[in-house]
Amino acid sequence: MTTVSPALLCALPKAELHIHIEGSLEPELIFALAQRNGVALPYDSVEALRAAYAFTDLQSFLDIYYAGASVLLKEQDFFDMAMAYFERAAQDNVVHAELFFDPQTHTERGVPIGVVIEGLTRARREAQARWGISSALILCFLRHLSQASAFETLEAALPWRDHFIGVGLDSSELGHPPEKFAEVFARCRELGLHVVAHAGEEGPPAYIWSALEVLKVERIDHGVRAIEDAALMQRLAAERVPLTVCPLSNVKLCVYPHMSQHQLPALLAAGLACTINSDDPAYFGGTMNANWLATFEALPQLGLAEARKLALNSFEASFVDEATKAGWRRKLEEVLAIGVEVVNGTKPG
Ligand SMILES: Nc1ncnc2[nH]cnc12
Ligand SMILES: [Zn+2]
Repeated sequence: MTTVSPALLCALPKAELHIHIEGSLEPELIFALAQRNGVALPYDSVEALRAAYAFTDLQSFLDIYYAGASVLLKEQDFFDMAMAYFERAAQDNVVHAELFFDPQTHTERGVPIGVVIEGLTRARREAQARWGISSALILCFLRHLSQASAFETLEAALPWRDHFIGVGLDSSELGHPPEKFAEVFARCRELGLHVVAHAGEEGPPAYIWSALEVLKVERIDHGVRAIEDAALMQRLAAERVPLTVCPLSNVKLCVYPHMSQHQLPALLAAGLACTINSDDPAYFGGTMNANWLATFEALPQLGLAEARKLALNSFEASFVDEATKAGWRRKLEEVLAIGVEVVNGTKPG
């Protein structure tokens, strides 16, 4: 049992830095969009689709994730998908979200990249106006495709350069090490884009090293296999390289057999700047707060100090200005102060 009240965990302001927007597509919305767009699905009901969400590894998930994304065709589809995400994120007290999107998943099906970016951008603006949630886009290259395809995607996206703040690297990790994308990441850095990459989810610590040294990433997405390499742990801690950890994802994709075996407490104790994120919430059993609750529930080593640290790390690791971060920190301390008084019985709940 967690020592921190679930209500307090849910109330904490937090930033979400690892969410694939295509992974927020709930089965109900997949079916609604399939019908709206006349797309045939290989499942005859929402229940049948949900029943297929029994993954054995990353690839078994990706096959279904790309099938789900095939219903996205129009600007309105991307808008609707992102609005559904933002509404749930706002309920979870996410104050800021940096969204990954996978243009190649859509351009390969003939959807123009502008349709993708403009739908997501309209949703970002509407979410800011409606729920006060700030956000940014990070364009991800699919690592199972070639570096030439990544370059083409970058070129195609450049007319919308001011709509995204950075690039990332996702999809099938094993056999596709970061160094495969050395030149395109160098070009992105020259363009002033932030750079992040998935590494050490299924792949070995060597992939985290090359993400740092070859791609020169500012954050590592997942990174949990760093625990296997003491020198790497020291480097990540000394440089405060953030890890965007996704606990429910790691359990669903069998990186850990059970949440109680998750290495987040050890990573935090070693001084790594870990954050909690949902990855693909529609597929892995929940949004930000579901991740926070499941993690604290299964890992009694995590208490109030770690909750505060995880929220602070999410602010520190985000790509926003210092004044905005300071505002979020003040808000966090206010919520913590009220929450602790409620738990101690000095304030009515
Ligand atoms: N967890 C994950 N790892 C790699 N690529 C992804 N694309 C969507 N989710 C992903
Ligand atoms: Zn991911």
